Amino acid sequence: MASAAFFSTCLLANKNYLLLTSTPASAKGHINNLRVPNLPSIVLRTERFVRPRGFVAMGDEGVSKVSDGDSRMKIPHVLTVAGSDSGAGAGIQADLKACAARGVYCSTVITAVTAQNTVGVQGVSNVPEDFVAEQLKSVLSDMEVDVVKTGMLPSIGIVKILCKTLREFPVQALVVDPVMVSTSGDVLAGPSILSTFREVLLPMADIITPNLKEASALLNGMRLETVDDMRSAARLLHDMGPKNVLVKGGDLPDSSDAVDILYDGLNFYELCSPRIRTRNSHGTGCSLASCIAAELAKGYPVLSAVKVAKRYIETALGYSKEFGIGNGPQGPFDHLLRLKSHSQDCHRQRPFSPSDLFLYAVTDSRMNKRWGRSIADAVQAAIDGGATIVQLREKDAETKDFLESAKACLKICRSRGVPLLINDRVDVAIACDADGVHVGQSDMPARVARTLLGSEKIIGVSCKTPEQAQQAWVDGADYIGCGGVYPTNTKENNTTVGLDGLKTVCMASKLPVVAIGGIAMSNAHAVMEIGVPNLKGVAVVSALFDRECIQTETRKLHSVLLGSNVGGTRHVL
Ligand SMILES: Nc1ncnc2c1ncn2[C@@H]1O[C@H](COP(=O)(O)OP(=O)(O)O)[C@@H](O)[C@H]1O
Ligand SMILES: Cc1ncc(COP(=O)(O)O)c(N)n1
Ligand SMILES: [Mg+2]
Repeated sequence: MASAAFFSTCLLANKNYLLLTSTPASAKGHINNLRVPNLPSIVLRTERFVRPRGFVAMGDEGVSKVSDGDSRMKIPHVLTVAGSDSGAGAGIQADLKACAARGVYCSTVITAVTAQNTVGVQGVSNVPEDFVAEQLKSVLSDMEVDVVKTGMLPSIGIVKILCKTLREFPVQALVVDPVMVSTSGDVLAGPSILSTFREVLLPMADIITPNLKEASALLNGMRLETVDDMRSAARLLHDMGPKNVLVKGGDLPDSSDAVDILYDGLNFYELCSPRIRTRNSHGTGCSLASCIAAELAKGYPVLSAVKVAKRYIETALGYSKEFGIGNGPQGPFDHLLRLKSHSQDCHRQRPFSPSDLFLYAVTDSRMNKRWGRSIADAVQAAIDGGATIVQLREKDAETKDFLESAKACLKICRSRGVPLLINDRVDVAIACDADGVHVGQSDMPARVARTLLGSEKIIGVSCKTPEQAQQAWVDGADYIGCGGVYPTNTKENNTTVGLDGLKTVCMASKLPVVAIGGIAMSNAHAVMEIGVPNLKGVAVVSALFDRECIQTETRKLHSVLLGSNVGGTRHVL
């Protein structure tokens, strides 16, 4: 049976949460009764100590209880102690978005509220000091915070309260962004704060991230105009006690690169990235520090956290170059990296509609080879003939070639407002930002695909039985592909369900259904006449792509379908 000494040794050796979550139930009972009288002092003396999940009391009785929640999933957690920016480009709002983008939970202690936009800061109202203390206590006494990140700390009192609370509730790392002046030049923390920063806060920090103005202010107005100056500043700031110093060079004059200097007391690292030409750099400092905190919370060392954070800012600025919010000189950027693809599309992706399934064209690489055409040419012809959705089903293509073809097809589909789905290959769909995927019963489960693709992409599932159809709904699919309705050469060993099987599947589900398998001009009408409202169309391979003129065949099939009773109503385009 494990002893007190064993557990206290483990607690010190395992500066993470694994010890308890992997402890067998029998041993947990033992821990409940365990007394480790010297543990609290160990906790307080060990600077990098991570409070193990489940240890809810660290009073004089030592380890008093293991909470019931120790099997819950541990989520990396950053607490930001900063000011609110009403324009949401910097401050608390930037921190929340940066942490969300990096997949980390972020709680917030608000120190000040600013009236701020892309023009500048119009007003500042500090939160009363005792209320900052109350917020800190609320979060730190209840939630397992891994890393604290500070931004705007507008008064000496707030800095002191923060430092005192952090001694009471130690965390894994402290990231200090010594915010003093906004990018617009407005003062967020006056010079009177400098000595408290130097004497109290900086010595507790694992990393500080001053920009050029802030580094200069902390060093009594030292001139910082070159990368060499930044190195000297980093060394001098390191002497004030922080474990690492990152001097940010976003505002370095005449520099075509954005250069930051990291100094860990031993080595200098020059982190260089191309300077993005954009007005949308408001909030870069806050977001960089939050991203560093997020990576530290995940357990990465400082150097890799800083590298990831810098790459993140560079990518986000690149994505947001054209982002136009507000009329002032300093715009916000898009933390979630979602705008580039939208702004570059000629047609915005629209939500999925069941009527998209009306004439569903599924490509086949062997047929294209046989007829000597590229996938993109085949897709273009099908759309010209009236296909309403396209699926790329390239079973034998090399991934690299498939991705290139998918990108070419996506361009065509987007320009015509036709959704493009990828068969089976969720990775390819993500890589080319396709509109969705179609998965079979032995492919990646739809619910996993949904997690990977997010809520907006289209997911279709092949189903032959009512049970599979019900599962597709539960898994979050958007439509069902049901078949083979008729025998087909396109798919080996495929059992057919016939029109009866199709009807059974349709009736078992609320989802829209597209019929597939051996469907051609001759039988499409019969399929659509089975009279179930959620049968929305037919999916076709050979009848379009194994023919001399894809466009003509698609057009013919289109007119057959127009004459059918689709989804209980005559189809009107
Ligand atoms: N135009 C830009 N292109 C690429 N990176 C930039 C640009 N402007 C700032 N950065 C980077 O953003 C981060 C924040 O830097 P900086 O703007 O100097 O800080 P602050 O926002 O605190 O003034 C740094 O990593 C810096 O190199
Ligand atoms: C509330 C608040 N906190 C911090 C900043 C600094 O912004 P930047 O990251 O652009 O230096 C800001 N403008 N407002
Ligand atoms: Mg900046």
